[in-house]
Amino acid sequence: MDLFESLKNKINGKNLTIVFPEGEEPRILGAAVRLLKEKILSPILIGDVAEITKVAADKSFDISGIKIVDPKKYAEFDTMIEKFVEHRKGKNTKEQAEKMLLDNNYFGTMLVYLDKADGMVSGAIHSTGDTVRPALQIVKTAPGNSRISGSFIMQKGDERYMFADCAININPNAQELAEIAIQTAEDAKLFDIDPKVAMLSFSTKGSAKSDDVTKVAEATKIANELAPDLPLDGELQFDAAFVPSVGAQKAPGSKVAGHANVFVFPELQSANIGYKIAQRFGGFEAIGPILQGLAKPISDLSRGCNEEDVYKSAILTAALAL
Ligand SMILES: CC(C)(COP(=O)(O)OP(=O)(O)OC[C@H]1O[C@@H](n2cnc3c(N)ncnc32)[C@H](O)[C@@H]1OP(=O)(O)O)[C@@H](O)C(=O)NCCC(=O)NCCS
Ligand SMILES: CC(=O)OP(=O)(O)O
Repeated sequence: MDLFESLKNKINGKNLTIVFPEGEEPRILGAAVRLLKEKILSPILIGDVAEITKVAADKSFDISGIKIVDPKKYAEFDTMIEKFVEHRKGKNTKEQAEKMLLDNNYFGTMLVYLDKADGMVSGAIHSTGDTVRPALQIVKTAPGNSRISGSFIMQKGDERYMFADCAININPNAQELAEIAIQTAEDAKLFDIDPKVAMLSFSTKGSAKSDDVTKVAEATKIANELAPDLPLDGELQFDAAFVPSVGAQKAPGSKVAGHANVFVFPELQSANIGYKIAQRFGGFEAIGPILQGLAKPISDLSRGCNEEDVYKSAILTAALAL
């Protein structure tokens, strides 16, 4: 079954709420209208009511039935400030909190933290840093995770893969890279992928020597110790990881080489560039970034997203809330 049909079946009838801090953005509005009309979930739009109404009218969107919350007029704003200051344990003053919570991403994240929404989708007009920083500061990591990372589902026809970390950790060390690999393998299972994890490099099994290669080899060792039953191998070049004949030639005997479906990049530059090349040259649909290791589901978007990407990200985020 199509991944999104299966995710919709999972969330159907659960009346989950997803908050969209970019309520005035047409791609967000269009997706929210569709999600409500198809009775998939209840969207909450954050923004100025008059502005959202105007954008909806311009685009002929029927927004009746969609809840809109304006932080400036939110009846429980003072309580939210108090809870934020208490939760931040001295890291932010009351004055700072008031200013921060007038930012739609902080406000939306607090709604999720306070269980007033099941999840959040943002990032169509905000950078990843501005979208995820509130989540890192407020929602924080789920038990058993020391880092938050960002993966993409890459799919085209019957092909479905995971790429990580394409969004958060700029230059993870070996321990962090091992954790990213294990998080991504766990998420892969949620999206009906039986994970075979390749730890990517420009070297395969010692074919090149450098500190960068050593980091990936060490991460492979750590991940294999942490998750001995997970098929995971490295360091592998992309061709050795993906093409069976090249995998057999460059990494004979590997359980993963030539058959990998979860690709862990050594650092953020190659990961972010790599997913965008697969998306824009390769014609793969890129769904994400999915934030992994967070205590509650909050999803970022690429600013290059379209309405369909927002719609799918919301469904996926709602499914992660279950
Ligand atoms: C994610 C990012 C914005 C965080 O940077 P930052 O805001 O400077 O982070 P800081 O070091 O100031 O930390 C802010 C908070 O987040 C937490 N944090 C930062 N990175 C984290 C991570 N990977 N996992 C968990 N928590 C993290 C810190 O512990 C800190 O919490 P505290 O305020 O309670 O002490 C930064 O790593 C970044 O810019 N990454 C790249 C984003 C990007 O451009 N991606 C490409 C497009 S998708
Ligand atoms: C994930 C990502 O690259 O986001 P953006 O395109 O908004 O920078």
